[in-house]
Amino acid sequence: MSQVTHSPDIRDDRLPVIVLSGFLGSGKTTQLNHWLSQRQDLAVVINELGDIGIDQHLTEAQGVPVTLLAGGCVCCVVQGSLSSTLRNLFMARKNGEIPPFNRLVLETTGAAEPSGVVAPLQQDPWLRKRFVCQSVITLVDAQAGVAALERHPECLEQVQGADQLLISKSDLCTPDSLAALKAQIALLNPDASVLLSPGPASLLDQVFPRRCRITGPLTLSTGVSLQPQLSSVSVSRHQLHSASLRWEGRLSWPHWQAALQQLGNQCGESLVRLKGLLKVEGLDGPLLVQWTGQGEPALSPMNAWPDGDTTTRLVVIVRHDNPDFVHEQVAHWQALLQQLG
Ligand SMILES: Nc1nc2c(ncn2[C@@H]2O[C@H](COP(=O)(O)OP(=O)(O)OP(=O)(O)O)[C@@H](O)[C@H]2O)c(=O)[nH]1
Repeated sequence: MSQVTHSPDIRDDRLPVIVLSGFLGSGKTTQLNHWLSQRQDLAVVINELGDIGIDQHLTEAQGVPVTLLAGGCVCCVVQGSLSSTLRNLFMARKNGEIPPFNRLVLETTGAAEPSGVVAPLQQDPWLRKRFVCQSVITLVDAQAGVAALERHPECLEQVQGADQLLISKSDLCTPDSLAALKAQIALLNPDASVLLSPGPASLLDQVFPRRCRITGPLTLSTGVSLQPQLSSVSVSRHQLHSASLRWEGRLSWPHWQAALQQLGNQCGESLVRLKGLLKVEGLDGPLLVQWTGQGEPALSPMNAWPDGDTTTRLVVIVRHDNPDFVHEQVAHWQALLQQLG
């Protein structure tokens, strides 16, 4: 168990930042919504890998400021944008333009390396005086299980970089595979405590001691050898690629199902995440599609288009050594949609 102290021990008036980490589709937005249903004192910054933001429409924030940072990871590509976003939020709060939040939750992309997210808070002198990273809370997908730790170096970085681990989707796995996952993450990060998601809102108040975390070579208990963390960072930066699609047409629900199946077949094993809002014949609102590369895509109708924009939009993320692969697949797929529509 980690040593835990509570917020009264903070001896300064800096705004605490809670970094909400976890691989693509691991349940970060689901966890965030759980907190938002109980807490009004938050501001939320959502970072998305794709250049079309979907998560801000799925965030059930009422009266809570939500800022989207799309188009890349705050741990590398849009690090500068995080700094300016935090400055803007700080000034808007100070000037009374937004509610006086006293916690900021930063939902990272599923590819982000936690220490790369925390770095700007520590390195930028202006931010360092006003914000402090209070905790890194990482979701671990039990359905994806130990296999995801073997396949995605980002998962390892996120587990290692956590103060608190939350296991999601335990309802979708067997007791044995849950036990194997718990044993594995305990080896990877023995200091972090582990809970099942949704984690309680009291986690937002917990302060964890800053620890120096391992960066050396790792071996999973399954026998799979892993590269040192720095190598895995560079691998991850070059092998997860996203492509976005906007499309004005409308299809029937069965046509969408067939089209999504086709996209899944095209991307094959490389598909890691797909999410979007689809325009469907006979529906007033969009059809929300969520796919984490396992099982069938989850389709759920929404009552209304969240922002009045009724264009179909979709983000596809793959792991592939060819950065053009995902763009080629999405372009090919868009041509198919034109034929169907
Ligand atoms: N059965 C089950 N489904 C879950 C659970 N947590 C999340 N999901 C589903 O998993 C899918 C992805 O969840 P999100 O909360 O969007 O995951 P995310 O980490 O925010 O996804 P990205 O932002 O794309 O990385 C959605 O369809 C959720 O409904 C869980 O504990 N159990």
